[in-house]
Amino acid sequence: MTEQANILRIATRKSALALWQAEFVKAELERFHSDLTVELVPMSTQGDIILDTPLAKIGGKGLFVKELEQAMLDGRADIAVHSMKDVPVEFPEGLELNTICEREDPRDAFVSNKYKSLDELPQGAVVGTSSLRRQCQVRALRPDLDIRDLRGNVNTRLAKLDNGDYDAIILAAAGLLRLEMPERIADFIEPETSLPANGQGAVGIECRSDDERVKALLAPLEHTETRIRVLAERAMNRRLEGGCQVPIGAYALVNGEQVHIRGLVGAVDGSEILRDEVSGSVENAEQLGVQLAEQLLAQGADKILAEVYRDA
Ligand SMILES: NCc1[nH]cc(CCC(=O)O)c1CC(=O)O
Repeated sequence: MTEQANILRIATRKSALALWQAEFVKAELERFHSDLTVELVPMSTQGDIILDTPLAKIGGKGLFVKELEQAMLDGRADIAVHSMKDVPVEFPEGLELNTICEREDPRDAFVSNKYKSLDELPQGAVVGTSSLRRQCQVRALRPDLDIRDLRGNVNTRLAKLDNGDYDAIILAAAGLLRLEMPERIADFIEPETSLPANGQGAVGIECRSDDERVKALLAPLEHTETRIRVLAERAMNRRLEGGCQVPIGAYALVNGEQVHIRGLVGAVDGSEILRDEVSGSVENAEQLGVQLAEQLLAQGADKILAEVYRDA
């Protein structure tokens, strides 16, 4: 074997969470393949650079992944490690989503220095979130709250909370758990209250479609149950033609040979929320996701989403 064959390069964003996830994949790869050297190639993406505009207004899918994908296509890197939540449903020619690793806690987290839960917040309290999905669900539950946009990586968002700009913020629990800040989580928000985004809490690995060497190296990192859940959730999103910045929630659970998927599409102001669910065999996980999307469309999801895109 040549020396080069034993090196694998990971393209990654530079945020603390992205670097944690890349380091995690590096450690896993080196654990399974003792003769392999894994190197990180950190880079900035458009999503990291444009920080002053609400994500929903920048538009364009894959804001956080394009630069990483170009690096793989150019051969500057072999794989990219993503939060599945941020990965667009389609892939560029020559690249594929190869591996889905075991899921961390998929729930949203309530974070506050003053209050213990959403229920405890006083009337008019200021709540920060950048996600339309969280916004619409929190608004539906607590129309009295003052919900404001919150951008930046996990540490930036926490700094804005500590600075007193917000009474509480909502983040993915997975990010706080990975960055070893469990004490920051005042309350886990159950999926009944805030249905998570498709893929939330799962890490995915993208590589070149024709790279058999890399695919063989990645094989032991695959987690079958997480794959079934995340593919079902993504299939629902794909059928709704929703990117990651839409008021759509999708959450699947596997129980033995059965998969159960819950879906939600909401108006940003929380005035209308459509919910539905489907169950069936894990073998049909993706078709079930599509079926769930069609049930939501039949309820009028297309009209709600058309309004979201018009206002963005
Ligand atoms: N949209 C940014 C993003 N992408 C993934 C996570 C958290 C970790 C995960 O879902 O795997 C976050 C932060 C957040 O939503 O609070």
